[in-house]
Amino acid sequence: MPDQNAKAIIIMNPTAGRRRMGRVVRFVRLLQQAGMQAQIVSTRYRGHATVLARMAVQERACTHIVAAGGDGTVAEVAESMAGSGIMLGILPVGTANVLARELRVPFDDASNARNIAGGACTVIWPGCLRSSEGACLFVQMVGVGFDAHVVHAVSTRLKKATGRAAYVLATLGSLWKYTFPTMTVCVDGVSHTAASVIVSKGALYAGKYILTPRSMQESRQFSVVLFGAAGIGNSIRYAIALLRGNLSRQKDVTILTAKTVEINTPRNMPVQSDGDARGLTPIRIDMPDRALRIAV
Ligand SMILES: Nc1ncnc2c1ncn2[C@@H]1O[C@H](COP(=O)(O)OP(=O)(O)OP(=O)(O)O)[C@@H](O)[C@H]1O
Repeated sequence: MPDQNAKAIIIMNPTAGRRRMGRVVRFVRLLQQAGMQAQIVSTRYRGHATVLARMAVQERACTHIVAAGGDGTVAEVAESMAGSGIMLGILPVGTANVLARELRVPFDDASNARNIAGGACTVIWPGCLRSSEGACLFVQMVGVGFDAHVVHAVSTRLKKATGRAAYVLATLGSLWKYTFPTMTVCVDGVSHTAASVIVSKGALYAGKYILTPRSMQESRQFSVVLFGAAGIGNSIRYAIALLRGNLSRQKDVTILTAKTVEINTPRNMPVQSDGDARGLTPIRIDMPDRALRIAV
C-alpha cells in the first residue's frame, strides 16, 4: 500500500535516448494512479541532474527521485542521492539503460510505476571514479582503452538520430584510429598490464550483453575485466565474444574482483563512465561508503 505522502520528483534528461517527453508525462499519470504525487523537472545542461537531485535531497522535498534517462542520468542523480536513504526510481528512456536491465526494472511503465509506489527496493553500491575531470560516482562501469575511445568519438547528434547505430559507426571509425597503447592496471595493489580495461559493477554491458558472469551491484567490490590483446582483429574477436555471451571464456581476458583500481597509461587516454566521456587518465576507482536504494 503506497504511503499517502509519497512524492516523486522526476528528473528528466530531455536529450537522453530518442527524446521521449510524452512517455515521461504519461509516467506522471501512472505514478498518480498508483497513489503518489509526482512532478517533472527537466535538466538544462550536462551535470544539472546532480544539482536538481541535491536540492531535492537537501530540502527533503520528496520520498522518491525518479531518473528519467539512461545510465548517465542515473549516475548524475545518484551522485546527490547515494547515502541519503531516499528511494531512486528509474524510468529507462536512455539508449542502453544497462542498470535498469541489470536490476530488472520493468520497461513496462505501468508495472514500473506500481513498483515504485509499492516501496520494494534493492540496495546497490556505486563506485567512485577520479579522473582529470575530478571525482564522480558511476553506477554501471568505467572503461579505459578501446571502448572509451568509441564513447569519446560518438557523435551526440547521430546518437539522437539513430540510437545505437551511432556507436556502431564510432566503433568502425575507432578500429582504424585507435593505437592500443599498453596500460598499467593496479588492482588492489597488484600490477597488471592490459590493452583495454573495463571496471564494472554489473554483469551486463552495452544493453543486454554479458560482460562478466557475476553482478557486483549488491557488493562493495567491482569486477575488473582486463583485455590482454591489442589490435583490430582482437577487438573484433572480443566484440563477437561479447555478443555471443562467452567473453569471460576468452583465454586472454582476465576477470578479477577488487576494491581499488588505478590505471596509468603512457600518455593521457580517454575515460568513459556509464557510457559518457569522463576526462582522461590517470584514474583511480574505489568504493565509497554510500549506498543507493533503487525501486524495483
Ligand atoms: N539538458 C541537457 N542537455 C545536454 N546534455 C544533457 C542534458 N541533461 C543531461 N545531459 C547529459 O546527457 C548525457 C547522456 O545521458 P544518458 O546517459 O542519460 O542518456 P543516453 O546516453 O541516451 O543513455 P545510456 O547511457 O543508457 O546509453 C549525460 O552525460 C548527461 O550529462
